[in-house]
This record gives sequence, structure tokens and C-alpha cells, in this order.
Amino acid sequence: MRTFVLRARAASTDSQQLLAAIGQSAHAEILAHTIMNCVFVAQSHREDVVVYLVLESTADYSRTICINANEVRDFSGFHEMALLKKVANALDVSKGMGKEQQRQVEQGISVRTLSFEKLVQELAQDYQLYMMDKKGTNIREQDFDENPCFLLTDHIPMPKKSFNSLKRLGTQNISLGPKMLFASQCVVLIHNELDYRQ
Ligand SMILES: C[S@@+](CC[C@H](N)C(=O)[O-])C[C@H]1O[C@@H](n2cnc3c(N)ncnc32)[C@H](O)[C@@H]1O
Repeated sequence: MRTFVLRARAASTDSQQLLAAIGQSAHAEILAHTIMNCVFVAQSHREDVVVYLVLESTADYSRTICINANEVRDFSGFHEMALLKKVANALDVSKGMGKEQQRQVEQGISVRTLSFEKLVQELAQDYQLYMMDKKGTNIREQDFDENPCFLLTDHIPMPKKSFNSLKRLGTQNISLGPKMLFASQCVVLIHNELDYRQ
């Protein structure tokens, strides 16, 4: 299973604020572009892909939205607004949830009030974690097993203390070359590299 985690530090957990942030400084469109490139290929969608979006601009708890491409019945299109409406709907469903609770939003989509730190601790039990980092090991020189999990951020860098906890979880740093890319562009290159190896 290819798994992607987007830590969206600027993304609001309020659905209306999130939708209003398309093209604004919080760049909500990053979430839509990342879902698009994780899940879709031309005329189809990928199988065996799971995407976690962790939205951290919040008045209470971070929201971790999980999208399992094998299980989602209908994405209602792949344009920005269609994809962000899925995210907004998950946020609405999560209203009033206490800490570390979970709700099913629709088939293949669930939402939890779970922090990034807790999520990666969980994922590290079943997946090798890879932090996407321009200064890491060239992806072309890296071996991957069946269950890679790639960690990405929005335009706000990962806080320093997260690097230490990720290191303790055995996270490896992987580079996609010398240019600083968008998270969604990283996803395309990761898929492409793994597609060649299948
Ligand atoms: C727009 S970048 C984040 C930029 C952020 N201001 C920073 O300094 O980390 C979005 C994500 O893509 C990853 N990324 C961008 N270019 C990369 C590259 N050449 N190799 C590996 N990861 C890359 C970053 O590590 C980050 O997770």
C-alpha cells in the first residue's frame, strides 16, 4: 500500500474558512492538488493508495482525514472544488468531536481528531516512513518495501521538534532532486519512481 501524509499546517479545520482560503495565503488548493496526484491517473484512479491530510490550523484539535482510494465510491470529479468539498464535508462531520475520536464520513473517507505526531507513531508500526527532503537520499538510490509511507508538508516547514521524533521512529529522508517542489509534484515523482519498479 502506498501511503502519503500531507501535514497541512496552514489549513483551517473550519470548512468555510478552508474553502475561502483557495488562492489565499493558507493555500487550501495544496490539499486538492495533493489528493488529485495521489489518487488519480488519466481516465481512472490508482489502487492501493491511502492519503492522510492533517489540517492543523484549529481552535481545538488537528483533523486527520483518511482517504482510501480502493474504497471511495465517487469523487464527483477531480477539480479543486470537488476535492476540497470532500475535505470540507469531512470537517463538518468532525464538528464537536473530542480528542482522538474517529467518525466515518462516507465509504473510504474517515476523519479523526488526531495530531500529526500520534498519526506517524501509529503508521510507523506498519510502514517504513520517508520524510521528503531536498537534502535526503536520492530516491533513485533508495530501496522500498511493500508499505512505504511518504511524509510531506504544505508551504510551512515541519517544526524542528518533529524531526527528532520522526528520527526516533526510524524515518528516512528522501530527495527528489535539487528543485524545491510542491507537495503535489513530489507525489507524481514518487508514484512514477515506484511504478517503474513494479
Ligand atoms: C513546498 S515544499 C515545502 C516548503 C517548505 N517551505 C520547506 O522549506 O520545507 C512541500 C513539500 O515538498 C517537499 N519537497 C519539495 N521539494 C522536494 C525535493 N526536491 N525533494 C524532496 N522533497 C521535496 C518538502 O520537503 C515538503 O514536504
